Amino acid sequence: MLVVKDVSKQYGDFTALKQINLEFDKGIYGLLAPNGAGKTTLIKMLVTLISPSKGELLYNGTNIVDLDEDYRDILGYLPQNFGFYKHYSPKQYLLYLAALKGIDKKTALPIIHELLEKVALSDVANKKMRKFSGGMIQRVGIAQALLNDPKILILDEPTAGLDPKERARFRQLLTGLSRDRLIIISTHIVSDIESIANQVIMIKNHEILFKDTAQSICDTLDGFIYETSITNDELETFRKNYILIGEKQERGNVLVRFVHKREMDKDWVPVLPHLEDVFLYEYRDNLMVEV
Ligand SMILES: Nc1ncnc2c1ncn2[C@@H]1O[C@H](COP(=O)(O)OP(=O)(O)OP(=O)(O)O)[C@@H](O)[C@H]1O
Repeated sequence: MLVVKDVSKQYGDFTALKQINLEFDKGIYGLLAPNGAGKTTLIKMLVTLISPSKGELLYNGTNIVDLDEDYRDILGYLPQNFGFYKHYSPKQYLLYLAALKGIDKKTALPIIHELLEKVALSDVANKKMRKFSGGMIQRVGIAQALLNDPKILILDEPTAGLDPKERARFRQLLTGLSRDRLIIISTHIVSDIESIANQVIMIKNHEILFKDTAQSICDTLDGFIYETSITNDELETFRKNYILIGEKQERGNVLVRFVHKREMDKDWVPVLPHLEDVFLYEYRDNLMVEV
């Protein structure tokens, strides 16, 4: 089990993360927060690229820094911007990385063959990556992270720049990979993890806001989300009085979706909360510009 114990991270005077406590077992954990919330900071500590200012990270009770090589042997990591050589084919690239990891060519070849099959890149195994789509490159990234058949797979924003179809494919791939390992995936896109994560971790104000199933997180807004149709003229006032989390033009009117925790109006329709609603509600101050 991987444990984050009372971890804080300072960059000079700036506190990026404060008193983080987390436990990871097998399955998919989605680390969900807007950009700048500290996801990469947490991930870099989990892969020992940076050290916590306070607290410790433990794997089966031992500090991961002390485990050193033993920890890296069970770790697969896909950084936010992973460096690949576009003049290499996936096969050449993976052979090169295998060599760096001390795996000889004879052992590496069947592993690479199997991995490329797993990430559906067998038919382009010998093609230069120059012309690959973002999704194909990310799948090469996953393949390189899986070279040592890691027990822990950590992916930092792996779907950035992917189109919805590639995202869906990526989710399928991760579900298949999660059977016997721990996968931690960071993202600011709710749909990346909503349906596949066993646990969702949300960070707010440098602390853990939620660590729970998507359903339980949704339940925090149960009974507080409504939809109603208003005129375009009413929209401005509505925006001022309620916390809007969605608006859609519909037959000349606006269908608004909003959070309200007091008495409801008879024209409003109560709706079931989605994880996206919680995300937009909790991060409404951070997202003003982005949404
Ligand atoms: N080396 C550093 N020195 C100073 N501040 C940093 C450093 N690295 C990150 N930060 C700050 O810490 C905060 C968290 O950054 P982090 O990269 O962990 O966020 P994130 O949630 O991963 O966002 P993104 O998806 O944009 O990477 C940000 O305000 C960032 O500016």
